[in-house]
Amino acid sequence: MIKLSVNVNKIATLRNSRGGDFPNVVKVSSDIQDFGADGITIHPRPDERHIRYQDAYDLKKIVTTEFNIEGNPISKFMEMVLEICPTQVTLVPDAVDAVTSNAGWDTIKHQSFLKEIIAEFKLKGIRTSIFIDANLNLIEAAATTGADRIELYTEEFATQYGLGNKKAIQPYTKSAILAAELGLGINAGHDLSLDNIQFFAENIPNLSEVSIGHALITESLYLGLENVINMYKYKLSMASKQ
Ligand SMILES: CC(=O)[C@@H](O)[C@H](O)COP(=O)(O)O
Ligand SMILES: NCC(=O)COP(=O)(O)O
Repeated sequence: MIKLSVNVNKIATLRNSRGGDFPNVVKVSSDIQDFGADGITIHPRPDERHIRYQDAYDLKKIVTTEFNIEGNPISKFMEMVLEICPTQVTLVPDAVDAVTSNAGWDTIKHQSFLKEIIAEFKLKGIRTSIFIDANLNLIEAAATTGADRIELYTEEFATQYGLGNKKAIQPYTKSAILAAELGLGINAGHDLSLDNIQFFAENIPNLSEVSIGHALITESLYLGLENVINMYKYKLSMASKQ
């Protein structure tokens, strides 16, 4: 069974927008696990605009499923991950000012850097994954770094699939086949959603895990709206009766 790791960045975005602690990231993450998710993913960014480094420490205490921390391995990030020892670290080459992740690693150019830091995480028993485009040359190079897994960067697939171009899956399928041949596990993420997840999963052999945040939280809002509006209407109608 393919694992679903829920990215809770957007819960932290909502919390931070009011400066308080509502919604509480730890409580929501705990509930997400109770509702059946197989893991919690966070992607703290250097400006801590959503997930704060402290959230990572707080979450470590309650995550009973798989804890996946994503990010660019700058020294502050490295120190935090090595201290927390999550189940998995996913290395993402984000620019500091990136709105969201917008590229996978150039594993050819950064091969020796990746090798070095992956070795550090391995010493601590942390599973390592490299965020990567569906490109066979880059996947071959990824296999030489010692990484346990790759995370296929799925934005291009999601965009094309939304436009009706189902052939956009092909490079991902080929990448997954090669990755498995090279002994790499396969994760995937970015812009996966209720619309595209089944088709994606059906066409990616050996897929171990998907991490989903933006669409999943948005869909949860939509699917919950009717229910919550009716709950408010009920409360207001009760108050009017008094
Ligand atoms: C690596 C990846 O695709 C996700 O972590 C995504 O970038 C979420 O980050 P934001 O929530 O900051 O957009
Ligand atoms: N690794 C991808 C992730 O955690 C969530 O990406 P998105 O669903 O927010 O695009």
